Amino acid sequence: MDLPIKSVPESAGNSGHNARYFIETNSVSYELPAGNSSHKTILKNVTCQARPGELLAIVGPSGAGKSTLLSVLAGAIQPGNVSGRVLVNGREMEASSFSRISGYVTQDDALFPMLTVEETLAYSARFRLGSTLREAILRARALLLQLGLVHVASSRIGGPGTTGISGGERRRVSIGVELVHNPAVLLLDEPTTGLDSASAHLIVAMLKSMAATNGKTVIFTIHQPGFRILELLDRVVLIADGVLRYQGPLSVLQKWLEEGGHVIPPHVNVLEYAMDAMEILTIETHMLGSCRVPYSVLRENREKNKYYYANSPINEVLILAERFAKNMVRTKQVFVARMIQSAVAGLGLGTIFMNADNQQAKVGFFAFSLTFHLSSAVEGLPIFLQERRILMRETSRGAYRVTSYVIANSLVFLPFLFAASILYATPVYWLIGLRREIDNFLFFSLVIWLVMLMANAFVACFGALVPNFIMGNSVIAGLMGSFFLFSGYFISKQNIPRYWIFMHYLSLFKYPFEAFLLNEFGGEKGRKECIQSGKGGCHLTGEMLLRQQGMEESHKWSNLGVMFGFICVYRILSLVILWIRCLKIRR
Ligand SMILES: Nc1ncnc2c1ncn2[C@@H]1O[C@H](COP(=O)(O)OP(=O)(O)OP(=O)(O)O)[C@@H](O)[C@H]1O
Repeated sequence: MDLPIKSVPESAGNSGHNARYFIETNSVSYELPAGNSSHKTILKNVTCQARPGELLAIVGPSGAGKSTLLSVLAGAIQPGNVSGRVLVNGREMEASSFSRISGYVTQDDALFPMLTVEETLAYSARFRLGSTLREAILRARALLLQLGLVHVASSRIGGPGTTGISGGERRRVSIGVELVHNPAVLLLDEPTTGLDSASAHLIVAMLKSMAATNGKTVIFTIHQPGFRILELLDRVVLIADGVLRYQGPLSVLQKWLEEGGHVIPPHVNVLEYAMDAMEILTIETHMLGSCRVPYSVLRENREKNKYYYANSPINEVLILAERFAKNMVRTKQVFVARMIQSAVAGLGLGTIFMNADNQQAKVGFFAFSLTFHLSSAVEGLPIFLQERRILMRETSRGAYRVTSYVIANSLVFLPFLFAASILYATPVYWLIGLRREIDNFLFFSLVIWLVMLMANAFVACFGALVPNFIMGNSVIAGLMGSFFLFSGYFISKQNIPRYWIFMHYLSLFKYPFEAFLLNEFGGEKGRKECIQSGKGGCHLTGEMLLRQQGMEESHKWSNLGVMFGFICVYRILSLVILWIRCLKIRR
């Protein structure tokens, strides 16, 4: 990643280079979906236009409906509750194809905290442009220059609990991620919020230059622009309480106000004045009829941006796997902590159980071992939720990206959990003195690996389903608890009431537990092993134990088969859930 910055091309995107887009809303109203506690109309008959080559600001007081109007213009709102029309070059907007020629920067930044600024932009380029690593880095470098981010190129993004770049820099990275394919339309929700006036001015000046020099249609929302920002705006859309109050150039607004007898104090800018006086003003909407760009000029650009996939399925999986692995390895709480935990648990449990002369203690060890591994998988939940949030933001191609993600995610966990299982199994197995044969040791390690993968797939599935961490944590903990209860360890299968027996078969605990018992007490030698002895000799042999558990006919490899089946089922379920979530994404 150390290419010379001076070799960067000015622009390397592939979408909408010279394309020009005229976007308009026609009497658009938006009502909150039914069932919402505060059922209300947020936009009321808004008719406005955004034109190519111009910088348009949507302004208005807090809660006026600016972000809602922007998301309507971005095609991000479910059509059910929107009435009126949104047109792109005179045609009804089709959200999925519009997303390919536009970039939409929402208010909250969805970035991986552990990636550097340059990596973030380069991954975005690889996904969107299907470019090689070198091209992607060149594109990232171009954006770093354009966004003034060269000085933080190799800094991590950071986030809650981790240090990183400043808020303004993060906003610029979010803009960069959406600029990577050089979209012809750029929509930004509050790109200057939380920035000092110099940084805010820098961002708006950059947007202005993109509109003016590349003919892009640039629309952004802003609360209270300062004097210097106002000078950069071509037109404003002023809304209050969901109603359009004015649209047009600021010079016209000022003229109207002055002609209406208003005196704007020198320290107050014209927009601030108009916003303050909005309740008492009735400003006629300036409709710009003569300024409309003729559709015939724009039509030629329509066919240019066909639906396409930037990468082949294999490439997409590889890029996602690389990004996921990087993110995970750098998240110390997940990666390093898990490795240390496995090694310490292996050594710790080994030394605790090593002197137990009673074979019964081994059964206790198997049960505890599973409890430990199954319950510790929940540690991965935050990373699944973080991935899901960013994935949903990136996923304009629905099922395609989600499928690649689930495959990539599963692949990354294979070696990671394999290492963790070896770190755990090796010390614990030999310290406790389980069966000395090497194939029994290998089988034990394989069970541990599959237990980790199974628990991981289970958490991935609920990570796709649940709305947030708290809910996820409690659902997973509750289900794991019931899996232990119905495993056959606390209450044998024969004693579980018939109407609860399905839980026994669904228990993630049952199959590895049986596999452990069969590995240790199965076979010729194991069946004769004395597990519990007393005054009258041996009270419990391996064979008796297996019979007690209803396992005389069971085969240890078939238990592994069921565990593999569980892994597949939970992974497929997580895929389906993510697909369904994607259906709700319009752009
Ligand atoms: N999902 C929702 N549930 C309840 N109220 C909502 C929802 N979405 C928007 N609103 C309400 O609609 C109104 C307009 O919201 P919107 O975010 O568009 O305003 P805004 O002008 O962008 O505000 P701000 O400048 O504070 O971000 C607000 O009163 C907001 O509380």
